[in-house]
Amino acid sequence: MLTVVHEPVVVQVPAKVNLHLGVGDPRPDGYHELATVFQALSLHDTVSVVPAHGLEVRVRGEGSRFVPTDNRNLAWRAAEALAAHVGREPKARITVDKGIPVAGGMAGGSADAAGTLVALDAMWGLDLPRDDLRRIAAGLGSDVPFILLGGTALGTGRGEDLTTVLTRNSCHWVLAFAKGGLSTPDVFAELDRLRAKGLSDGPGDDAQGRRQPGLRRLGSADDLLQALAAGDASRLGPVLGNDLQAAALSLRPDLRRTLAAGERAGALRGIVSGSGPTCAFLCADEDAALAVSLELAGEGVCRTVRVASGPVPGARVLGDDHDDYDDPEDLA
Ligand SMILES: C[C@@](CO)(OP(=O)(O)O)[C@H](O)COP(=O)(O)OP(=O)(O)OC[C@H]1O[C@@H](n2ccc(N)nc2=O)[C@H](O)[C@@H]1O
Ligand SMILES: Nc1ncnc2c1ncn2[C@@H]1O[C@H](COP(=O)(O)OP(=O)(O)O)[C@@H](O)[C@H]1O
Repeated sequence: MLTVVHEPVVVQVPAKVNLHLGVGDPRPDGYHELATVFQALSLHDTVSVVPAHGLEVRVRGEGSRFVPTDNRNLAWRAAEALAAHVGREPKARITVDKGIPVAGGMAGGSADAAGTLVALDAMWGLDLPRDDLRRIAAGLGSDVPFILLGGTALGTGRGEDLTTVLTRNSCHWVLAFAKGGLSTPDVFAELDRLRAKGLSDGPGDDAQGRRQPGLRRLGSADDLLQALAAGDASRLGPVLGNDLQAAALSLRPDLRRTLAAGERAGALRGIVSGSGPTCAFLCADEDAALAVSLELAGEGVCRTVRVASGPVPGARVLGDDHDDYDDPEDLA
């Protein structure tokens, strides 16, 4: 009997951090209008696909025990959405190797969805226009289109309408992974709750009733865009901003200690990444990032510390493996 060995198509997908995350009021559809500047970072998941008789998802690595492997997994949903788009059965074995923290505000699930779209597009020989992939991506989650695109981009709508932003020089980051995660809908709901208490333009109370600053809404991203164009990290630090940070800190007050420790260790600025609880620290250069990471790791204020830089490309096939195997009739 002939045994066909299939080389996997392997796609590398980046995490993201929001350099600016302005959150508007909730819309009738439950989403919030955003004005955000995403940056793709050199912290990756990889998504590998091979043909199979049905659909199967395996997850390994960072936080994998918290990730479902059934139709709740965004990679699974991406496979079904792509297959439906082209009118075929979603038959593939998808293996996700996680480096991006789960429920960490770094778009790990979105990365796996974007990676699956690119991997299956290659494996099934579809060669779909990028615009088709982008529309399918937007149906899977607000962050998925950005992970396809990568680089640095301004996102509006619920984050899916993207314009590439020109940047000079790399940004050097230290990432502090937290114990546990935060649910994105819970963080948006907490922001609505804090704002509904009439505290939208001044100091507010956190979940325990303690006074806290930071509910003032972010202004435009113009200063940030100028600092990115100038490529000057010291100008960038002061203009980083995240409207969700007050809500994340309200749900996880312990993150204040993490943010303070990173800045004490020499970071130009620490912010909560997206909906958190990962904290991202902008550093002056690669050496500074290494020094901050070593000091932060010794402070006991987070689970794990990583160094990363950005911007990096979006989801992309590694090598030319997808050209190496036949589309097997026996699995059609
Ligand atoms: C907050 C951000 C910032 O980039 O990412 P994370 O930090 O969680 O990774 C994103 O807006 C998250 O994007 P994503 O994780 O794709 O969220 P989705 O699946 O589209 O939505 C999950 C839920 O988040 C809330 N949501 C999301 C996006 C948005 N613009 N408004 C919202 O209110 C809604 O409650 C929605 O039901
Ligand atoms: N492939 C996946 N990787 C991680 N989480 C996933 C995945 N698919 C579904 N999820 C679910 O999505 C939730 C949010 O995960 P993630 O995308 O990592 O976080 P965030 O939205 O904070 O960036 C997780 O708690 C998990 O249950």
